[in-house]
Amino acid sequence: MSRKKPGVITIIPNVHIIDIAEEGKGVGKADELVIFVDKAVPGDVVDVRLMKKKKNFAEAIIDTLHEKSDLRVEPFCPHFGTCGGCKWQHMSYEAQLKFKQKNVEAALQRLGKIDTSGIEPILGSVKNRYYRNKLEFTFSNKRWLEKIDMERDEEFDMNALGFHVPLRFDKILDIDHCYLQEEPSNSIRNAVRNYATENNISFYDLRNHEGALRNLIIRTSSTGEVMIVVVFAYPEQEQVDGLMNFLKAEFPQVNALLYIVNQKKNDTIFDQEVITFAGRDHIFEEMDGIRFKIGAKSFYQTNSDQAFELYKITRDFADFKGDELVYDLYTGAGTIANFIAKNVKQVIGVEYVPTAIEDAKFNSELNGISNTQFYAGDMKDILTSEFIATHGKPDVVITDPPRAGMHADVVQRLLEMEAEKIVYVSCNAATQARDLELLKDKYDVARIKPVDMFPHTQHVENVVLLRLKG
Ligand SMILES: C[S@@+](CC[C@H](N)C(=O)[O-])C[C@H]1O[C@@H](n2cnc3c(N)ncnc32)[C@H](O)[C@@H]1O
Repeated sequence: MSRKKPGVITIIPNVHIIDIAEEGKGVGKADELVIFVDKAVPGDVVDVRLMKKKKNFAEAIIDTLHEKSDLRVEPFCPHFGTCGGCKWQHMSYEAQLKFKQKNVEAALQRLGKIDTSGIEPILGSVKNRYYRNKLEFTFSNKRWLEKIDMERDEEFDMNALGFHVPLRFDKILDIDHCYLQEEPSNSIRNAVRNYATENNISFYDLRNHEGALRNLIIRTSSTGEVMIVVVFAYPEQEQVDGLMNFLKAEFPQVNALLYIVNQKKNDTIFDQEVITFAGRDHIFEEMDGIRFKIGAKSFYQTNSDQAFELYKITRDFADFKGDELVYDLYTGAGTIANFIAKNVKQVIGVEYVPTAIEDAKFNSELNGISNTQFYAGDMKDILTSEFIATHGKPDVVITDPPRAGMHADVVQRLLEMEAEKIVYVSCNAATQARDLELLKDKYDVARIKPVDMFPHTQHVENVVLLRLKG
């Protein structure tokens, strides 16, 4: 079946791609071997080059594309194939939505033994380009060279400001135009790169931890506000002031011009001081007439328009009457809690990150919302029987955990609490299915609706309504 090219390469010819896996790769078969093929689309017929082979499955890349699937479209971004983002842009958006829905159904059926016959159609994203409100770019003095760079007969700059190349922590793909965030995002990034190059400010070396410029974070809000955060590796004040003054003059519309000096080896800014160079230390988002303060470290759903749709579905699934006590678990900056506050008697939000809880409280105050309470801590430690005795048994629980899903103790507490309804919002249908299976003794799945927050990626959000059995 396979022919081995001298030395190293194993090619399997004429593989028919029949499906797409949850991780986003095309799926084909050669005899009993299941092959996950990068960038292959159902309907393609390909020769594949094996990259890794286990007993029952293999991972491969396309060697030759013989027949193109009808679902293929021309990728719109020149960085497609190298950049780690937007990996599905070679498939029509309709096809992406179809496979996302199918993957949700497959996970719920396989891992949760859930009847998905009543699943509601996936909601596509309002925007499928320029839909993100936040991007983080990395500086590097080790630019990843694309084929086009190598073919150019000229010297090129090895500095890059862009995104990590998949599986390469030290190599950065220089980005000229990113289709994920609206202007002035591209203009700011390119202006920062040019200024730094012209003024000899060094780009970070991710291996040796040397160089001045580490990261650039740009936030844009639905209200038109803009935040720039430049992360430096050491406080060379003349360079810092030079770049920040340049940005202030070049982009006078920026509402929050901030910087951080991060001298640690790791990139996280959560333990670092944020310095306001000009303007405010935050911008505002707005949803359904509610304003949210967004600081440099705040969590906010990255697709603002689609977050609004997701929250409306959550509210619709809960079908509030007005007198409910609601627990909003994994509340982040209290966005869902504040969003639904006017529809219920009281909301209690619980979240791990203390600064997010501060934001949640601030946002309630900012909007004159007085029926919310927020608590910071690990869900499994906070959600105790004493907590429930103190705050009351909820009528509705909204839970929106991270990709890992809920801790088994939290699921157990939900079973003990016996809220009439649980609305489970998830960004990982596999862990959601696992949790739903654990809740099965007491809860029926009443509604299921996937929502696409991240076009051109394999990621998908899924909302499930559970009802307490009668
Ligand atoms: C998917 S986000 C949901 C955010 C929020 N519901 C929203 O829509 O903006 C998951 C949240 O769970 C929090 N989290 C993760 N592990 C946690 C834990 N063990 N206990 C409490 N919160 C946790 C994260 O900090 C994050 O804010």
